Amino acid sequence: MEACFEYQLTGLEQLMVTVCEKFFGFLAFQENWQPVRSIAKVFKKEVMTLTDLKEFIDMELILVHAKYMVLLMVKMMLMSLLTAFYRMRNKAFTNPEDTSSFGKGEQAKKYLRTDSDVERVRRIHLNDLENIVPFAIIGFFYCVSGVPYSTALLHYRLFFGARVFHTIAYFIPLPQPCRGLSWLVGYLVTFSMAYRLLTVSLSL
Ligand SMILES: N[C@@H](CCC(=O)N[C@@H](CS)C(=O)NCC(=O)O)C(=O)O
Repeated sequence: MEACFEYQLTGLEQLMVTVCEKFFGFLAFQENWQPVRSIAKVFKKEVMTLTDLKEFIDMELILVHAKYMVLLMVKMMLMSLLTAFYRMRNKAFTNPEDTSSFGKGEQAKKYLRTDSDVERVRRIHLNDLENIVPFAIIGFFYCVSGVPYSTALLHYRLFFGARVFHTIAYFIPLPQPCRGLSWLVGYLVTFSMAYRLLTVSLSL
């Protein structure tokens, strides 16, 4: 007997699908909204329909963006683990309750201190937050802005490489300007996407 597989959506996925359908459906009929007017211009149409919008949006590119975003988010989350590791290894804590297992009173107080390894990893984490979050948000709008697949892929790959290199350069640490340059590459990639969105896609 031939097996028949049917993909079963979880409740959360179903909710997301419904929200997306409602959202894009909503956008499709807001023909006065500037981004939809811009997309309509590309299609040389007066009014955008939901079908037009689906044609315009490259689903494969959304998945590519999701892949790089998830990889970078996981990389960023690993910084928390690394911070915890260095806190335990170097016995450097910021909250009194964290030191209670090392003794009481004055004995525990000496573990309430800053440590250079912990601080370095915390700075990497903070720098990730400053750069990866804007990339994730701007990158999403970029991939649904009708940009060519290869151009978007180049942006995502460059940003990913730059951020991984930034972490390595900061962690080891490599001599400057290694870290500075890798940060600049990532920053320029996000800026390039923002620039296109503001000037070409949204016609601001
Ligand atoms: N918040 C950053 C803004 C500028 C930036 O991100 N610079 C890069 C290249 S020098 C960097 O790695 N900064 C070190 C850091 O954020 O800890 C800073 O304070 O330095």
